[in-house]
Amino acid sequence: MQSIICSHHLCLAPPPTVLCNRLLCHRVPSIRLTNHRSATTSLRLFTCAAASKKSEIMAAAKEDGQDPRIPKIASSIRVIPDFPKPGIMFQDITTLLLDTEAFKDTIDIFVERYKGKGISVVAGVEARGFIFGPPIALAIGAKFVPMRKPKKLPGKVISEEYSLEYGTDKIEMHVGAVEPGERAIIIDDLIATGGTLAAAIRLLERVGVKIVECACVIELPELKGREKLGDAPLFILVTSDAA
Ligand SMILES: O=P(O)(O)OC[C@H]1O[C@H](OP(=O)(O)OP(=O)(O)O)[C@H](O)[C@@H]1O
Ligand SMILES: Nc1ncnc2[nH]cnc12
Repeated sequence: MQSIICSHHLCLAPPPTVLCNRLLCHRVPSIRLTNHRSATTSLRLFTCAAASKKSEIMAAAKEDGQDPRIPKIASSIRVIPDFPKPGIMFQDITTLLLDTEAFKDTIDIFVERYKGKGISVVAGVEARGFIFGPPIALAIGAKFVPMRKPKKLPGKVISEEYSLEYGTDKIEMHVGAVEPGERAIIIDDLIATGGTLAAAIRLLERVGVKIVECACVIELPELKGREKLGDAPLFILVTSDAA
């Protein structure tokens, strides 16, 4: 097991095969309000082993022109091999949530990006989009619209099916939650195959909502999920090669 640099992690009782996430941290590109997919930003390799103290992480990030908050966010995400089934390297954001600074920085980066951009809808995908979406919605003055797993919403719904890295599923949204012409961002913790975000895009576009951007904390680029998003831009904080 590699050493885990974030002191908050010391409170955890990690399983024997917890890995330190090896992440490619993105520079934060400026928001594009046009309906074009954003190009992949330049990447910088950040290894947990190389930065044993927070000050070193910040210094390395500044030198490279990267948002200095991102390496800390990256290192707060735990990778669990073979969960929920063999072969899946599970990106566990619960350790990010335990790290108050990393969690706040994550929300702040999204808020800085979307505040004042005329966004009235933050759509969050169940379940982990429900963690990151609401604080962003409150901070930018938008409503939060939950996109739920089937048979959870009590009112009339519209639904979209999609396939996952490990299985198939469906998401639903209440009819009347959004109005045609509204401008939305879609928030989730992670994009893998892109099936979930693509279904969320289809749901919102069916009712005439403009997708300004999809935003995730983590991308698994090997799974090429962003190719499923059509013209909707994708903004991510960290890229993991542990797909
Ligand atoms: O890009 P994709 O291949 O569609 O995968 C990404 C989705 O998978 C995970 O959720 P999951 O479906 O496991 O549901 P959960 O959050 O309820 O555990 C993750 O939180 C994303 O929503
Ligand atoms: N590797 C992964 N880690 C966490 N959530 C996921 N959803 C789909 N693939 C995932």
